[in-house]
Amino acid sequence: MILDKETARKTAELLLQIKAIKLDAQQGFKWASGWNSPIYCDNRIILSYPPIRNFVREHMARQVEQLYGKADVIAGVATGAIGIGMLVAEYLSLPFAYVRPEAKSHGRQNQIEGKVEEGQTVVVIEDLISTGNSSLNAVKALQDANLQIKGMLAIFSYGFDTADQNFKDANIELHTLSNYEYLLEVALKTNYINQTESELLKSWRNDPANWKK
Ligand SMILES: O=P(O)(O)OC[C@H]1O[C@H](OP(=O)(O)OP(=O)(O)O)[C@H](O)[C@@H]1O
Ligand SMILES: O=C(O)c1cc(=O)[nH]c(=O)[nH]1
Repeated sequence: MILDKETARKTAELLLQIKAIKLDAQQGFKWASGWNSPIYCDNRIILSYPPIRNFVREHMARQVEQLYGKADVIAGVATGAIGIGMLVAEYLSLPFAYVRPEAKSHGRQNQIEGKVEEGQTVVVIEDLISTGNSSLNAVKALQDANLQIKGMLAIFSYGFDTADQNFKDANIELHTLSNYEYLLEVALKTNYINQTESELLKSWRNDPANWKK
């Protein structure tokens, strides 16, 4: 869900400005889910641009406060949301932890890194939602550690029905700064994409699991 339309438009504009949005309709990109896609949103690039990362940090932190008040801990989903999650935690003067996709096989064999205690409330920060599986895998690890999830905030979501259903089934509230609709709207308006590309990106989204299969 989008909390603020202006932030959604501005975030899309900034992602396009730093060329975090990559298009390749020929070869495509392989996603974490195994799906192929003509588009890739590389939010990791945000960290390399101080003004953009400040915008994202401030708007995410403000939305966390607006939605959930003060949580005990901010947790980032590794690796994409370690940096941005830490910036949000710093802005809010809150403890930070991050969650690996799986427990380490050596060392302390942790999946959750950082200090957390049973019963603490957590807001989870994610960089990007496609199917939602990575995010919800992190949520499960936190819940297994007896932490209470207040909700999740991500920078961007493609807004797939699959993801909506996955979050609903897990009973986890999801908000994002921006999403695919705003991205396409701004990309077309600023000539980042042309009408043909816009049509392709719209039709791809109707059946993303089967593109170039
Ligand atoms: O919603 P999903 O279908 O799970 O896909 C989204 C996930 O994919 C990316 O992570 P990736 O696995 O590429 O690893 P990284 O964060 O370490 O770059 C991204 O950071 C999300 O965590
Ligand atoms: O699903 C993914 O793996 C994925 C998609 C995308 O656009 N960006 C990203 O970082 N991961």
